[in-house]
Amino acid sequence: MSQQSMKIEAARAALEYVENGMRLGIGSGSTAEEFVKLLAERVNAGLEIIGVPTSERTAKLCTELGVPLSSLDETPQLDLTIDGADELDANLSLIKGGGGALLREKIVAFASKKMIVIADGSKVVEKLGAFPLPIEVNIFGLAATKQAVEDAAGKLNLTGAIKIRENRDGDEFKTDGGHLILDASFGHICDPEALSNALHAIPGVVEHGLFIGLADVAVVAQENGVEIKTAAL
Ligand SMILES: O=C[C@H](O)[C@H](O)[C@H](O)COP(=O)(O)O
Repeated sequence: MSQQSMKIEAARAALEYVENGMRLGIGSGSTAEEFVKLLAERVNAGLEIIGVPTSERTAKLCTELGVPLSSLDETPQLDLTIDGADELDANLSLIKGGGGALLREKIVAFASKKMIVIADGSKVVEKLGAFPLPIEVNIFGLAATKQAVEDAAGKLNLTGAIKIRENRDGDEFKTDGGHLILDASFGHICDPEALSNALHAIPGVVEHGLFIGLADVAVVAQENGVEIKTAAL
């Protein structure tokens, strides 16, 4: 099965968790987009949900396909969020933000009673960190913030390149919130919680892509079928 087919299978299996009348957080990225397409089919067949998108891109796709949307201001409490991930471990700790949507994704997941992660098997890791950790930062004081991130990580014995994310045309990548992203290639992160706390202590850091204690269930599509994971701890 291709990786694309696995994304579709994970999205299809996650759709089973969606019930009529739900207030639904809708994730971002290629796996979440497969979910949106399947969700739209169900909506057009009569399923009634209201969605809160986690990015402008997801909002556009939902609108094009007829998925009704609300905002988190109008609908501040959600029943379920379904979203992709760049990496997930056995505790269902995640790295997210490969597409730069981590801030809105985290706000939406936090506002939800439950979060389900959808992924193909390649996203499952023993230790987080092979995927560079996205860190969303304010433009003001960028060099100082980058230095502070390096110092904080160094105290946790995490070293490695920290790069300012660029678009394909070489310009700085800007998030939906108008911030920049630092991609930190720390390698294996032995203590994600300690790193999360250290990053949150830096004023220029808006948010980071470590999602700890947010995901309740992971729907992971493997070659031989879909596996439902719950946190090991
Ligand atoms: O910012 C992007 C999001 O966190 C995505 O959910 C994540 O990057 C996974 O995306 P994909 O399903 O395309 O691998």
